[in-house]
Amino acid sequence: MCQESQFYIYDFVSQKSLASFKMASKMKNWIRPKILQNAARCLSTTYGSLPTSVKIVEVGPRDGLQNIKDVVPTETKVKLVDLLSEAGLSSIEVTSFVSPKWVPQMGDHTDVMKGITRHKNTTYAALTPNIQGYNGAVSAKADEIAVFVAASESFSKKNINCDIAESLRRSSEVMEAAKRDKIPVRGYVSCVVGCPYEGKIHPIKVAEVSKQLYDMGCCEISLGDTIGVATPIAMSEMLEEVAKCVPLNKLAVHCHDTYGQAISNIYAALQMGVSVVDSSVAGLGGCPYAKGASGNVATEDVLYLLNGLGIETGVSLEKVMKAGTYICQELGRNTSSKVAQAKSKL
Ligand SMILES: CC(C)(COP(=O)([O-])OP(=O)([O-])OC[C@H]1O[C@@H](n2cnc3c(N)ncnc32)[C@H](O)[C@@H]1OP(=O)([O-])[O-])[C@@H](O)C(=O)NCCC(=O)NCCSC(=O)C[C@@](C)(O)CC(=O)[O-]
Repeated sequence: MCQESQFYIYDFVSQKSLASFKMASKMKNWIRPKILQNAARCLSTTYGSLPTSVKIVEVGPRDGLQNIKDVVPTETKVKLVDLLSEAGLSSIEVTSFVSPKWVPQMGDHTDVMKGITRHKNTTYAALTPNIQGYNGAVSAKADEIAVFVAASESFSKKNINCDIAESLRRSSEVMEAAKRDKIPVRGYVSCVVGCPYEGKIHPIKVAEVSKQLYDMGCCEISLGDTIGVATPIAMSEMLEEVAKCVPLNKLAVHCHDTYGQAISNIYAALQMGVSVVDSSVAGLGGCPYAKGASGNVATEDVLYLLNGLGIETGVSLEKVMKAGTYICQELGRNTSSKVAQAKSKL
C-alpha cells in the first residue's frame, strides 16, 4: 500500500473514532463505555495498540506520604485510603513495613492497615524490604505484598543499605514465605531510566533485575522512573528490553513527574501494551532517598488521559479528586494534579 493511501485510511479511522467520542458524550450512561471502548479500539489502529482497560495502582498513601517530614495523623491516612476505596480503585498500596528509623512517617503501618474499611473488590497492599516487614504486613492482614529492588547499586545502598544481590536474596526470602501463605507478591524495580547517584541506567540492567523478580514468582513487575527523568523514547527502549524476559501483561509503569514527562511516558507505555499504571492522588510523593525526586504522576491526570482515550478503569475521577482535596487540605498544600487545578478554576 502506498504511503498516501495509508494516510487516508488512518485519517478515516481517526475521524470515525473522534465522531464516536463526540457521540458518546451525548449518550446515556449504560451505552457510553461501549462506544468509547470501540472508539479506543479504532484509534489503536491509528496510534498503536492501546489497551481497552487499565488497572490503576494507587500508591498515594504509601509513596505519596512517605516523603512528608511531619508525621501525618493515622486517622488522616485511614480516611484517605477509605476515600480512595470509595472512588473504585481496585488496588491501593496502603503503607510500608520498613524500619521506622529510616522512614518514621510509615511507623503507624499496623494501625493504618487495621483502621481502613475494606472494600470487597479492592486489594490492599503493603511494601516490605525484608522478612521482618513481611511478617508485620501479614499480621496486619495485607492482601498483597510489594518487594522492592533497584537497577542501580548506589541507589540500593542508599535506600535499603544493601547491594542489589542482597536485596534480591531478601525478596526471595519474602517470596518463599508468601508462597507458603498464598499471598501475591508484586516486585518494584527502581531507577529504571536514571539514578540520582549514577546517572543513566542501561535497559539491560533493568531487564536483568526484572527477570530475577519475575522468575522468583512476582505476579507483576512495576518499573519505577524514580526521579522522573524518562522521556517516551527512553521509556520505550527500556520496556522493549524488559519485555524480552517478562511478558508485557505482567509489567506496570511507575512514573514520577519531576520533569513533567510522566503522562507522555505512560502514553508510550500504553502504546506498547502495558495496562497497569501506578499513580498517586494529588501527585503526592517522592522517595526520601532520591534527592530532588518529585511526586508520582497524579491519579487524577492519569484518569483524565485514560477517560479521554476511552480506556476503561472503573475509577471515578470526581471521587479521586475529592480524596485529593481532602489530603491536600489536611497537609496544608496545593495539589500537583493539573486536572484538579484546572477543574478548581471552573
Ligand atoms: C531495609 C532496612 C530495614 C535496612 O536497614 P538496616 O539498618 O541495614 O537494617 P538492620 O537489619 O541492620 O536493622 C536495623 C534495625 O531496623 C529494624 N528493622 C529491620 N527491618 C525492619 C522492618 N522491615 N520493619 C521494622 N524494623 C525493621 C531492625 O529490627 C533493627 O532494629 P534495632 O535492633 O536497631 O532496634 C532499611 O534500610 C529500610 O527500612 N529502608 C526502607 C527505606 C524506604 O522505605 N525507602 C523508600 C521506599 S520507596 C522506593 O524504594 C521506590 C519505589 C518502590 O517507590 C518505586 C520507585 O519510585 O522507584
